Amino acid sequence: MPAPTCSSCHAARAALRRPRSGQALCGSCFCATFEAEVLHTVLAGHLLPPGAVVAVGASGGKDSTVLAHVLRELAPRLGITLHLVAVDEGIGGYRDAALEAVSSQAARWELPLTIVAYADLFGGWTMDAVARSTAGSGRSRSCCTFCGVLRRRALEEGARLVGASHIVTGHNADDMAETVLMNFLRGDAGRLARGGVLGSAGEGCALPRCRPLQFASQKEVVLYAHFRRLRYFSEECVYAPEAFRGHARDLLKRLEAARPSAVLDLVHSAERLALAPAARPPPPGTCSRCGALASHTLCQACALLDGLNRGLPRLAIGKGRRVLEDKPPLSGNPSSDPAASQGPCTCEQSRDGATLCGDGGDRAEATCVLQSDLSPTE
Ligand SMILES: Nc1ncnc2c1ncn2[C@@H]1O[C@H](COP(=O)(O)OP(=O)(O)OP(=O)(O)O)[C@@H](O)[C@H]1O
Repeated sequence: MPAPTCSSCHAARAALRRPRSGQALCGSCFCATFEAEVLHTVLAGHLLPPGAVVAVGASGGKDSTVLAHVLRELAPRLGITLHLVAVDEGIGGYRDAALEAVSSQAARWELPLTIVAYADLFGGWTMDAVARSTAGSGRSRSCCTFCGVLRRRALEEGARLVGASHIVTGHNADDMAETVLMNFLRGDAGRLARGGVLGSAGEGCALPRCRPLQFASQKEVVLYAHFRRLRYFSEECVYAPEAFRGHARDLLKRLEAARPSAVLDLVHSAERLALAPAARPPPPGTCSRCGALASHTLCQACALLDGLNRGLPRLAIGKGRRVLEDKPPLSGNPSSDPAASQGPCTCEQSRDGATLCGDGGDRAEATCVLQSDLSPTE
């Protein structure tokens, strides 16, 4: 049976049915509709004002590739300028190849590109060093959580470096729905209360951030890349298979098979969730060490780095066994032996008002990270 005619231009043959509506469209009408929807998201949410200098978090993957391409198309209408910012997390055999993809995109689209590296920003720590440090501590599955926190900080630093006024990331509707599911599964009411918004207005000293693809499904992002013939890096990070997010993703796929609107329903339900004021996190302050936005005495990045530098990654993140000895901190060298030192929790973030969380037991550790500001990338 021949393909139906495009329901928009009524001239070309349809090349796809939109997953969200079933509408039959040709490739070029689909791309125009996709771009118009992103434009609407940006304008309706007042996300990027005219004159904004926008740092695009560029990973080389499909989402940020599509985001950069769409924003480049829309830039004249929005009156914004773009600057790609890529973060080199120091993941051997993975990020190097992705950065090559970003570099060639920047050259092809004539966009300025700045690369910032964890190793330079975080006292020599790369993700490979973090993974080595957490291996054997039972925390190796937390790599994505460490990386999410540090990447958020690195992106902020990179954006400041290039004089950006705003940061955008390529999180799509599926990413957002996974995050909502994860927050439900963890019972994280505080983050659910603010998880649905399109971005943050830039509380305190942080730059405003937003996710213009938040209502675009992953399938449509891939279709857009296909019809616009965009080249991107598509391998999965070597640490991703360990992440909790994978379980939320599997669950979401099954929900979507039963109910195609499940992804957008979750995104919208997060927007509409109105939680009791008591469940909302307190207004953020500033980190006592670096001055960044923080919900506690230390910001997440400083708390995590503190744990790593002391050879105690499990005290800064997730749940683990009790550590009772009190020994001095390590030198801060990523190559230090983590097993050689164990001490009290250094996160200084106890919810119950104590300066230190104490013995690093389950309650304290869960308080340190699970109730604070993890990025949706974890
Ligand atoms: N190394 C990086 N450098 C700069 N920005 C990044 C980096 N990694 C992720 N981001 C930003 O965070 C967004 C979400 O990243 P995530 O790791 O969840 O990957 P993703 O959903 O597969 O996105 P992508 O397809 O763009 O890699 C990306 O779209 C990008 O904007």
